[in-house]
Amino acid sequence: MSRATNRDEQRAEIIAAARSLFQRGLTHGSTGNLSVRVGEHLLVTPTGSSLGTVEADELSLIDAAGAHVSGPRPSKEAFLHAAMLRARPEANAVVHTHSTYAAAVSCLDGLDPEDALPPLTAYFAMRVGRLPLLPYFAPGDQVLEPAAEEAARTHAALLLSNHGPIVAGTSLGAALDAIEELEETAKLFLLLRGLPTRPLTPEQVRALARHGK
Ligand SMILES: O=C(CO)COP(=O)(O)O
Ligand SMILES: [Zn+2]
Repeated sequence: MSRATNRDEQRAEIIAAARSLFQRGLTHGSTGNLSVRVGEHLLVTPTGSSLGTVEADELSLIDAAGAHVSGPRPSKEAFLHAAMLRARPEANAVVHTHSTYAAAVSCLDGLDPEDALPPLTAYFAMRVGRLPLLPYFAPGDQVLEPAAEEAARTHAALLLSNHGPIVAGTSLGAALDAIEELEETAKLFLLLRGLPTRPLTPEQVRALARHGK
């Protein structure tokens, strides 16, 4: 497959994912951003765009360090996408949303910064795993870069305080799957607040990993 065709397909894949997230209310307004690895570069949604209307020829190209290469000005979170992909060589895509329930959890006081959500269900343990909470910085503040890169070495999903989740996956489909699981688990967590709850035990979580789930 020629490089041009490949990039066309990846552009189409980003737009399909963007529409899917927007149409289902998983991100709103001009929030959220997506990226896919293309060789040494990343295709990323442009800053200020709505995932409901951004078009394939409006995507930006950045390098592995997060520097703008071509196209419109990239997402202000492009540096986070680049940091996650540097930290996770097996990953090929990153998704960031302001999905309501995950954003709500990111505003709670007293969360465990090493694990913001308990493993309530097997699918959360399988698709997301441990979820570190990163400290609050204004959107686009690159001060977050070293902490994000460090946390991403051992975690595919991060929760940005008072903001929302960012998730890397081996494919865009896998990253979407994981961020949707994260959102649903955040919803369960809030539904269950104040009720006696029994998350999976560490042994149950280990057994899922042992069976490659
Ligand atoms: O989610 C966002 C900021 O955190 C949206 O920013 P961009 O429009 O620059 O992608
Ligand atoms: Zn954001």
